[in-house]
Amino acid sequence: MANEIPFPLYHKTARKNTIQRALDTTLLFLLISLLFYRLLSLKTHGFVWLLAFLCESWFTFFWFLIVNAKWNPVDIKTYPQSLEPRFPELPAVDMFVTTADPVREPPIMTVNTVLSLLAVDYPADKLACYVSDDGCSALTFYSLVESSKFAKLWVRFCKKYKVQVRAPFRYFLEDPISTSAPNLEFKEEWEKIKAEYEHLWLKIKEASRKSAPCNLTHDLAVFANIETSNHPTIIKIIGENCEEDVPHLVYISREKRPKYPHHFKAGAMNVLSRVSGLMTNAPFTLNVDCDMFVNNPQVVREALCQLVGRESERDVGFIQYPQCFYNATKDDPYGNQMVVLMEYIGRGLAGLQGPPYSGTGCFHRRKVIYGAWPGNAASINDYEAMKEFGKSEEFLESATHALKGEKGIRKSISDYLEASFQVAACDYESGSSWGTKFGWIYGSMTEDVLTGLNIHKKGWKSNFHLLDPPAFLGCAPTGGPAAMTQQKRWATGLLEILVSKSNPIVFTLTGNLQFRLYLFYIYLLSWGLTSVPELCYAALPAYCIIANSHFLPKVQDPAILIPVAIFVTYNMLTLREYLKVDLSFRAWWNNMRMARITATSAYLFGVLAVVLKLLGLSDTVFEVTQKDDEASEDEDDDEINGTAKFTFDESPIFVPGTTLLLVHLTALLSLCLGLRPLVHKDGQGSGVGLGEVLCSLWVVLCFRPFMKGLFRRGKYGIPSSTIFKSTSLAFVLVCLGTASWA
Ligand SMILES: O=c1ccn([C@@H]2O[C@H](COP(=O)(O)OP(=O)(O)O[C@H]3O[C@H](CO)[C@@H](O)[C@H](O)[C@H]3O)[C@@H](O)[C@H]2O)c(=O)[nH]1
Ligand SMILES: [Mn+2]
Repeated sequence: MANEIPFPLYHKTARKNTIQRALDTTLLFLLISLLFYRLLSLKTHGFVWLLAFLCESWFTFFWFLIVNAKWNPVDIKTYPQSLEPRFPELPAVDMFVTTADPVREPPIMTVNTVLSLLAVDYPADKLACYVSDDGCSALTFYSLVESSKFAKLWVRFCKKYKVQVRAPFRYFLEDPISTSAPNLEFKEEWEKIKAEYEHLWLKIKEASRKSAPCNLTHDLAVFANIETSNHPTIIKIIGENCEEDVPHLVYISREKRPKYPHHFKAGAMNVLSRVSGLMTNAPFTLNVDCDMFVNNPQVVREALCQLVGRESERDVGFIQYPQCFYNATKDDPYGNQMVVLMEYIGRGLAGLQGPPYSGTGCFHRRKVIYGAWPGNAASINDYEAMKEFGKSEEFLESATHALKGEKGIRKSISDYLEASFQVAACDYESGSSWGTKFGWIYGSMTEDVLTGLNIHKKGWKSNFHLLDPPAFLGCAPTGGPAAMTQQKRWATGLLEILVSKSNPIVFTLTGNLQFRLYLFYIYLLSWGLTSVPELCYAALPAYCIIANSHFLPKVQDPAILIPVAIFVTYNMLTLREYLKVDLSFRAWWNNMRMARITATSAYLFGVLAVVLKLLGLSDTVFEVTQKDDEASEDEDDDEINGTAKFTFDESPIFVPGTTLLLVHLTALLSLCLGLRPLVHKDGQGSGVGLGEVLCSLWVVLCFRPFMKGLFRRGKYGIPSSTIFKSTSLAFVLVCLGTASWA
């Protein structure tokens, strides 16, 4: 009946972006002109010209792909107030949280994420929260048990007073009592809840200080003598929603054995899908990383508006919310807050088939996870081989219900415990299609993008939904090493997809992937590859100075206007994008220079990791990002001033950047000392031009954090071993450069 009501629960409207399109195309036109100019004059110039041409061809191609992604931005408007009138019986939603390491991911963080999910503005009996712990940590389990006691008070309090931020560690940062004059009852309750939370916080803090959170007896006995990478399944129902107004809470630590690859987060997500399929089998799922709490309690209703409703809305497979961060350092010094990326590319993709799946803050249709195709339930009959789902009869039954959109008869969740242990075992997937045809797909460190691509290939759409206030807030890596590790993993994972046996470039053209989204995937998957042209191009000016050559037209050549125009347009255009979303000039600059730094270091190592994997020399590993506990406790003055110092460690990842900088410094120094002929002494074609010198200065400016790092000590300084390696490398490179001159 509900299907017959004509008005939709959400609207997509195109955004006007004439100026942006004009600027974007101007730049594209200029880039192409430069390529033509290079081609026409290739004969009179040597190797340097050719290298510049190759790099610029790649940049032009990339720019075309970016323009394609940004071209059709949309706004999404939802009508959550109409949801209940149309669907008096709201659908159930299963919520997944993954955590993997109690040290890098402090349990108090996971607890806050879980509390925010439990307190979301939605009927509690329709929700269930499943926590996967790949760390198999007694501390995490203990923290969850303790917090489930607090959850009863917390959920009631949030719903009664319509609290916005439902993660207590953020909520209690502000004091509503001193800022406004609320009623007495609120004041009393607020103080009581705050004290309760502080008590919980203390208990967890205390427990994390000890080697074991408390005596490993009773419920904790199973954790005694456990090895993180070799242990049986542990599943505990921490809270069962019976008479309380709190959703179910289930703890899962899947079985791990050294013999069986566990596939990192993708493996964990598949276990979560199966256990929840048995226990509650909600038609929709939400998954977040352990550091990502609900910041907008309406988010479930908001997402459902896009998932239920008219027939035409039913081919939306998942709703992706942007990654926003609560610990965002002012002006984005590590260039990883991705605000502009979300605003322009995210919105643009929502105007196409939809954004990629980015791993957290995403609502899926359960049947999409099970590999269903868009369209009607009819396609279920295509599932001739139900054994693809694995050997559990009970799971098969639940999956059939999910695929057909039926509810089935539900027992109490504890009745499914035994079957849950079966589907969480590490040999369960043997002979099944989990991780290959459906579920979270294995084989990439960015399992999210691979999984999303697999869904898009079937023709499912997705939506990108920017909410105000933001739907979820997570924790962005701070500091050089953590930021680089994350970017390296992304570059690795994306390249792994590019070179995988189902190489999307070849195979997706035949599928149901929209051509323009296909172009976007090519862009995304090649992120790591940009490192090569970026590094070559960044080295060119220094090479030219040292080898007494030039890669840009001379100042007196009118053709110099093309690269100048490119430089000006590109910077204006990107700056405009930042200013338009209320970001500062400084944030723009930080992102520009971090893009250069990341490309020439983290991405380069991503490429290396994939090459080593292809050669069979080493396998790729998911390195979990270090998350800072609470708001960083030891904030130093610099961070408050918004000029956070870049941090370094011994990792080789900092070698290319340091080398590049040293080479440029050497080149510039040799100019100053007059060792190199300055600006075309001979008045002829050869000799260093002004362009090369300015470019070299620009590179040094981009690598200023490294420059400072050369002179600083401790975590703010580049370790002397790195400086030593880089100096040796730079020496060799400079010698090679001078050799070609002599
Ligand atoms: O073996 C593992 C490794 C990781 N995780 C979880 O995966 C999530 C993401 O890990 P994190 O270290 O925070 O990586 P990020 O780079 O911050 O994550 C981004 O990138 C990942 C892909 O590289 C996506 O999976 C994430 O959703 C996305 O937020 C966390 O909840 C982890 O607990 C596991 O459950 N098992
Ligand atoms: Mn993360």
